[in-house]
Amino acid sequence: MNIGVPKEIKNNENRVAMAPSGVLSLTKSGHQIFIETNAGLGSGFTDEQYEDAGATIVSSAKEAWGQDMVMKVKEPLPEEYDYFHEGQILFTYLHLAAEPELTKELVDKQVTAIAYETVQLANNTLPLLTPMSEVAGKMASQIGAQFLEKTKGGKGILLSGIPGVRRSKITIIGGGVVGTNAAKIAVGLGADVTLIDLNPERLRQLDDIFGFSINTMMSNPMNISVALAESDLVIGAVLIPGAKAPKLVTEEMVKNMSDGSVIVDVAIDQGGIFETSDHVTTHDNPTYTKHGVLHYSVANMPGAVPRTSTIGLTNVTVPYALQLANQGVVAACQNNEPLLKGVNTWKGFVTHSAVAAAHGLEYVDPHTLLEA
Ligand SMILES: NC(=O)C1=CN([C@@H]2O[C@H](COP(=O)(O)OP(=O)(O)OC[C@H]3O[C@@H](n4cnc5c(N)ncnc54)[C@H](O)[C@@H]3O)[C@@H](O)[C@H]2O)C=CC1
Ligand SMILES: CC(=O)C(=O)O
Repeated sequence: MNIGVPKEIKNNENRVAMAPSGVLSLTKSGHQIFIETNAGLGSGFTDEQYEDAGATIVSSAKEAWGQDMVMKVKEPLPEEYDYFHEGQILFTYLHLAAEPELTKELVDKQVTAIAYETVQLANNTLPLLTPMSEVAGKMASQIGAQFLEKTKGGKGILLSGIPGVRRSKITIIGGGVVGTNAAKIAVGLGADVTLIDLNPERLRQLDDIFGFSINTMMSNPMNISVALAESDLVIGAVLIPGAKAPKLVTEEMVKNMSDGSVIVDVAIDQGGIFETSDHVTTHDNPTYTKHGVLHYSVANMPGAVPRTSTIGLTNVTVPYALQLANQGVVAACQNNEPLLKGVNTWKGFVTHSAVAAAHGLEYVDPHTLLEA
């Protein structure tokens, strides 16, 4: 199969869909990889390194997009929609529940769009989201610490406190991959950490992992409200796979936080969990203030640490890319139910139930299309 890798064009998105190690794995299996020139530079990979691994360097995005399968990192932006065509396989993060126009384009142009973030194993974990959630979770606490500094607009406090001065309070809503990794860094930085989740079993696991170094709380409006009123930093880390994020934090709760507190809404890629995180921000201009509280809502946080992130992403996506390239999309999905769960649009239909529900569109079970 011919596979194209365009250069990412989102603000400060320095990742690329594939490190040279991934190119080598695919070319060794007989596939041809077309990398847009300089696509890897932001992650520290040169065109020469890709050529050494067997790739062909192409000079335009159009050539990279013109292949049987296109692998990317972020969802296509409107200036890329013209490259879509019937039967094209697009394998990337899509977050379609928060992207009505992109969903419509993919359906209308009959693209087979496979979203990394909804490939789901039988134990409900999301293997192609996990490494980027590990990165974003770890970054969330670092970023929170940074924006709590006075010169960055925060209230001017140190997460760990000092002898005689209290530690900062951090509340993390959602105790999955992002939440756990945010907690690891927050605990390491000496903060007083509370993790909130809806799943009692997950709260037990978190208690086993962290012992007495964190507090755990059941997710409900009362607990969230109480925890937020006392928090210096709140991290949004909830996910219902494929669906728009639930708005668990009301505007009133944010108003009750003290001035100079910080919100990092990692779940913004699925629409965000704060009523006040009503728009996505960029690495160039990452925060805005509402009710005296700094909001950070960058939807491509791992783009700031592209070397780590590109290698982490390649590690998990390439085995699936190999299956798609070796077997074709139908056989690969027949043989791999987790991959089928990643198929969000196919043959002009929305094939993920949560995406269809988010936009009020008809849902077609992808199993029925496998037979057709
Ligand atoms: N902004 C960015 O750059 C990035 C954003 N993300 C996003 O971060 C979000 C979280 O991802 P993961 O941690 O990997 O998901 P995950 O599936 O590992 O964890 C989600 C957690 O939310 C919990 N949850 C569900 N409903 C809840 C509720 N009502 N109250 C409290 N907890 C609830 C679940 O029990 C689960 O523990 C996703 O939207 C993901 O796409 C991930 C990486 C980068
Ligand atoms: C998960 C995601 O959207 C990202 O890594 O940018």
